[in-house]
Amino acid sequence: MGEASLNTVKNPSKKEVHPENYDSIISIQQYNAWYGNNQALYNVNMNIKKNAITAFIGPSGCGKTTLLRSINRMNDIISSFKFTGRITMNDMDLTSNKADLLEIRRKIGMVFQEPNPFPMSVYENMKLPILENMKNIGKTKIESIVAQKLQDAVLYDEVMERLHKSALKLSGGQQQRLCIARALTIDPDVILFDEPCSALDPIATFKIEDLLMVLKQKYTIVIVTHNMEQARRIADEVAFFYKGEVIEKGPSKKIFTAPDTELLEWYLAGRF
Ligand SMILES: Nc1ncnc2c1ncn2[C@@H]1O[C@H](COP(=O)(O)OP(=O)(O)OP(=O)(O)O)[C@@H](O)[C@H]1O
Repeated sequence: MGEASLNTVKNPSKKEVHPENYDSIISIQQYNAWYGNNQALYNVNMNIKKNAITAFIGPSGCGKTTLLRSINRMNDIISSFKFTGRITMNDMDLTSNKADLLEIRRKIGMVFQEPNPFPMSVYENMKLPILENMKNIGKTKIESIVAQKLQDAVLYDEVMERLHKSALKLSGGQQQRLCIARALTIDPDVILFDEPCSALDPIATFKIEDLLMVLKQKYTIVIVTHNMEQARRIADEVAFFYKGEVIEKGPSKKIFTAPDTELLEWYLAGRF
């Protein structure tokens, strides 16, 4: 089905999406977002399950990244951005005017589409956030955290001989795992991933996917992906976005095998 025929669907059979009753860490309530006059999200209600991988899927421009970046208030840097509604993490109101943005970014890490290590050594890349986060920390402790987090990101064995060489000399996949290791140094509760594999080859992609499956035991993971196979492989929960609305959200198996709406069926069939 092409875009033209989709546009003829005036009232897609859309099911109400309500927060589910499970052990959630993040709750999104009646969330709307705008860039200037352009509304990017409409009345989003969703819970994010703790120690699970939640994937945001949907066509380009439907609001996935906007919602992801709303969780850690990254959109605040865009002057035209405004929102209504509420997002909480446990008891912390992430959308409050009084919210401590540094504290939010400490509890909610982020990994971006393009690997973005700092132009310095692997070790310095790791040391910098550790020093920002912990005052008066000694060299031995820093070294032990660096080694531990590089191991957690399944990178240590590959970089232990070149810790003091430029991070920019690593492969794309290694750079992305370094960015993940860097995010782990601050011991976040949640890590947001914005299409983390889109710049990587299949082997590097599989390594990141394997890593995310391990990391979810300790962290909550939210990932934006255009790769349906990736969502199928790793996601526990999937939210399907269309034109700024969350049309369906549920367990991955249900979303991929028994969608409630024609819209999701069409999307999964690659019809738009
Ligand atoms: N910085 C911005 N300034 C103005 N409008 C923006 C900005 N970022 C996003 N938008 C608009 O908000 C809407 C939602 O964009 P968003 O990036 O959240 O969608 P997306 O589903 O993540 O898209 P993609 O899959 O292509 O990354 C789009 O209409 C987009 O043009």
